[in-house]
Amino acid sequence: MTAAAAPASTTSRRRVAVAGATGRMGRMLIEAIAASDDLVLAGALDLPGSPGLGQDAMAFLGRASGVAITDDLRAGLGGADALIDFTRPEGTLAHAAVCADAGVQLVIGTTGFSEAQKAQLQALSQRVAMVLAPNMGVGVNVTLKLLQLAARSLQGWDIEIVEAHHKHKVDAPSGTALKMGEVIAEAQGTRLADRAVYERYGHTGERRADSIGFATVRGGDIVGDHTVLFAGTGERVEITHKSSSRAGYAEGSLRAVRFLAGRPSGLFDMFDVLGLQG
Ligand SMILES: NC(=O)C1=CN([C@@H]2O[C@H](COP(=O)(O)OP(=O)(O)OC[C@H]3O[C@@H](n4cnc5c(N)ncnc54)[C@H](OP(=O)(O)O)[C@@H]3O)[C@@H](O)[C@H]2O)C=CC1
Ligand SMILES: O=C(O)C1=N[C@H](C(=O)O)C[C@H](O)C1
Repeated sequence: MTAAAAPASTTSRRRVAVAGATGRMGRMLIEAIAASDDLVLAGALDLPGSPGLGQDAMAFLGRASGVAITDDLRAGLGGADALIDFTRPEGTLAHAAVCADAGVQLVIGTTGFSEAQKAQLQALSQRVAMVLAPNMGVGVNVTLKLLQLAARSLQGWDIEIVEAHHKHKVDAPSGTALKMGEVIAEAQGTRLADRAVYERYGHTGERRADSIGFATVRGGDIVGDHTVLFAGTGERVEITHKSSSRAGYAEGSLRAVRFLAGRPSGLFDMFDVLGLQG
């Protein structure tokens, strides 16, 4: 017989702050923290001018957390152990610099970073531990492993990545689509930068043999669909993942917060968190 695990006492819970607290993901994260036994909301951040400033961060759930949404970064970190950040690249970088000074760990879901911005995060991770992943969902990360296998076995096949998201998404292709391209290129001993084709229009000429093409769809409330097409001669393989809820992104983020406990520094991804490396 197994005994049910007792909920962690309030004092031993990991204290988590959320940036972008009124955003689509910010709210999912706050709801997931509220439902967890081992985490507690310690701070909630949003931009100056956000209509949510000053309100209780759980007001949208009809609950009182005692944590007011603030645009004061240091106050918003509220003695947190970790900050979960799903905002925009420039916001995440500003938050990460303060977190590195304050010793607050980071779970970063933001997408759309430039290579230079990724390098800045890498440098900050020498001072504080962080998980950075364009998709926190378990299913997507298992899909990445399937893509590794397919890419190794289907050398020479034409590869196209198609993604679809809601009309509010501001970056393209999605961070997940780019990660899929990177994983495939690496599995084939190449670099995505040497193979990616992001646009086609007009007289394009024939398809370049080793290219990895990207196509982007935006509309309505699509949460996130990704399909990778491996097109060979006389046959095709399609690997598809579809999200119908943001809850999986939030749950994965909380797993990342737990994974970071006790790690002083370093840059990790969801393969590390989920034990999928190798
Ligand atoms: N890794 C993953 O699993 C996932 C990643 N994402 C990524 O997370 C990010 C956020 O997505 P989503 O929640 O849908 O977006 P939203 O636009 O709904 O929310 C973004 C939040 O961040 C705030 N914000 C915007 N700019 C800044 C800034 N410069 N500094 C600080 N805060 C800022 C917004 O404030 P305001 O509303 O006042 O502008 C808002 O509260 C995107 O990059 C998206 O691609 C999304 C889902 C899953
Ligand atoms: O903006 C979104 O919504 C999403 N963004 C991430 C991405 O760019 O890959 C993850 C997910 O697809 C949802």
